[in-house]
Amino acid sequence: MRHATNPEGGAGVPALELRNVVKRFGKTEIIRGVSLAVRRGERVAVIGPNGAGKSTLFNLISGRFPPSSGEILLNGRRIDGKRPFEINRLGLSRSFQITNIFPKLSVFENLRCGVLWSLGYRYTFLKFLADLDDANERAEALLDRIGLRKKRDTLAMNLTYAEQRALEIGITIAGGADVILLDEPTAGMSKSETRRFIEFIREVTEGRTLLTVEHDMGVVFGLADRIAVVVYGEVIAFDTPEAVKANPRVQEAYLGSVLAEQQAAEAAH
Ligand SMILES: Nc1ncnc2c1ncn2[C@@H]1O[C@H](COP(=O)(O)OP(=O)(O)OP(=O)(O)O)[C@@H](O)[C@H]1O
Repeated sequence: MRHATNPEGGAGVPALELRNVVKRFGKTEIIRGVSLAVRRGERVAVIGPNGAGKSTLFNLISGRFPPSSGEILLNGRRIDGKRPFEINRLGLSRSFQITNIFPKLSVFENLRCGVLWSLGYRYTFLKFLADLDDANERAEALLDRIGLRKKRDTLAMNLTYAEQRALEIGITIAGGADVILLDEPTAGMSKSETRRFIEFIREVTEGRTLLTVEHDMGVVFGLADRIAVVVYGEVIAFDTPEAVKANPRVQEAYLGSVLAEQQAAEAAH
């Protein structure tokens, strides 16, 4: 694995840790003291009502915004205040960080761009040549991993929607990051596509730490080892799916109404 983990970061060190993180926009406190420790190899879904601060939390972790206060650690190493590409090279990759897909490049070329970008390719011709073999090899291996071998030379714009989402995840994992952030990975998919895609995500992120922001409760309960419930800028629960479902505070603040809505929608079909 390319990404060096902190030499101090032993087995017990969380893959990702937030310590009393606060984010203010102007005078408004949007994230209000979030502490969270995600274990290595764990799959965590972040859920909560609209406007609760889930995307902001992802933006803080991936370095898009610095926190107003508090600390964020990746494998025991401080990353708050670092820039997105630096955090990426320390081993954290976010699904849309590489502006998704290049529509006019083939699947293979998209993957190769993801690899080269993660290698820290700096547009020097000699470095490019030296890296190219390695990048080609890794992009080839990714084609199999994401199930798009047969679409190797297809332009990304000609893929189905689900295939494009798979490619996006391929690009996200291209650099071998061990912590992966996915923002609503199944958004826009049908129920059966979603079910298949959950399996796909499980497979391609095997052995890595995964954080997703998710609205679809089917995805949440099918994928997550633990669920973090964000309400009004605070994590009000962080526990197993069963415990979160049974938590009266979560029921009251969020889940009760969401599950009722989903049941009503299913009954209407
Ligand atoms: N750059 C910004 N400047 C000012 N306010 C912001 C900024 N980004 C987010 N906010 C505010 O922070 C709050 C939380 O937004 P955020 O997008 O993080 O919520 P969310 O939980 O991801 O919501 P959704 O589920 O609707 O995507 C909202 O009130 C939003 O208007």
